[in-house]
Amino acid sequence: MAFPKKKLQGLVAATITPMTENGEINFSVIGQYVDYLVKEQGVKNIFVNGTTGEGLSLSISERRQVAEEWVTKGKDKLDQVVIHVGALSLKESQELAQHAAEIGADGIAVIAPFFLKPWTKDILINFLKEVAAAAPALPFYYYHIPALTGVKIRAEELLDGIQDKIPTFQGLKFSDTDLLDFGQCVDQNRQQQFAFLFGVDEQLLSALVMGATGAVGSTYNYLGRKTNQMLEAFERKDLSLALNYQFCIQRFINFVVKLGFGVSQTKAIMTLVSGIPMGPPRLPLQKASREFTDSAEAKLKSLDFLSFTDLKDGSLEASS
Ligand SMILES: CC(=O)N[C@H](C=O)[C@@H](O)[C@H](O)[C@H](O)CO
Ligand SMILES: CC(=O)C(=O)O
Repeated sequence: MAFPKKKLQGLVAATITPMTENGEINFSVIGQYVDYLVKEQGVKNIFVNGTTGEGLSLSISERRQVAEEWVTKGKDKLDQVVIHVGALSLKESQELAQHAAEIGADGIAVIAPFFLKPWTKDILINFLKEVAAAAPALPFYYYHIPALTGVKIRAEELLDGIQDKIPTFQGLKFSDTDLLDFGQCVDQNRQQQFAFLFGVDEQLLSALVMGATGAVGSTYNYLGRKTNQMLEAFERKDLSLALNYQFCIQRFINFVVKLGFGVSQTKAIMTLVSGIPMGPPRLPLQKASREFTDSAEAKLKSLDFLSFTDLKDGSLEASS
């Protein structure tokens, strides 16, 4: 199927859903958040209501409102707004898909249903197909995140012949560390114009080598500029500089992973770096501790991630 839209590429920030201290969605900062991503991070694509956005912890009505607010505030500023519409209920997923089309989103993404699970590739395809059909004019992306869904059907198998079943299929968001599976997705679909979006930020460079055409992730909210520098170095075939950037990003992610890193901590870091209040997460998540935020801040400072000036090669080598 031919779409008027150009292919989704480059960095895509998985948006946080800002909340007030009372746990309500704080719509009032979304306009500011869009400007921050574009101007301070050089990130012009977003992925809304996914893992980072606590999409599965929001009500259907909240998901609709959040999607609408991002599309409205992103108009003429963002390149593409992809809405995650996955849900356990096929009906809800279809409702969200149709809504995404109505509000003018640029694409929809769906995870595998993760309570009553599809056990075979064909069953999963049938589920995805029913959702995609509710938005027949929107590019469709499969969001592969086996560690969270528990659905371990390999992406490479899923992609085999997928466009025959789902004509709007346009790409894959691959949030797993299995680079054999990812590489084979790329290798076996070379003749297609699919977007191969990698979702493990600390390993993006390896995925670029395997043919990733872009990346969706939580850290692009605040490390977008650094990661863009890595992408540029990779484009110029300056692999050693690209690796310096990746290692620098890894030093930060490795540090926070050891402290315990997830959506709550992403909210705290983004608040710190952007100055925009992201608020606490919603239960079952717990707010990041003060100790976490203080340690993360010290690490960001030591890596020079809190200023927007470029790291000199020397300081890249020196920081640890
Ligand atoms: C599980 C999860 O949230 N993965 C995110 C996107 O898929 C990533 O952006 C990670 O947050 C990031 O790679 C840090 O581990
Ligand atoms: C990281 C990502 O893609 C998500 O939050 O869904």
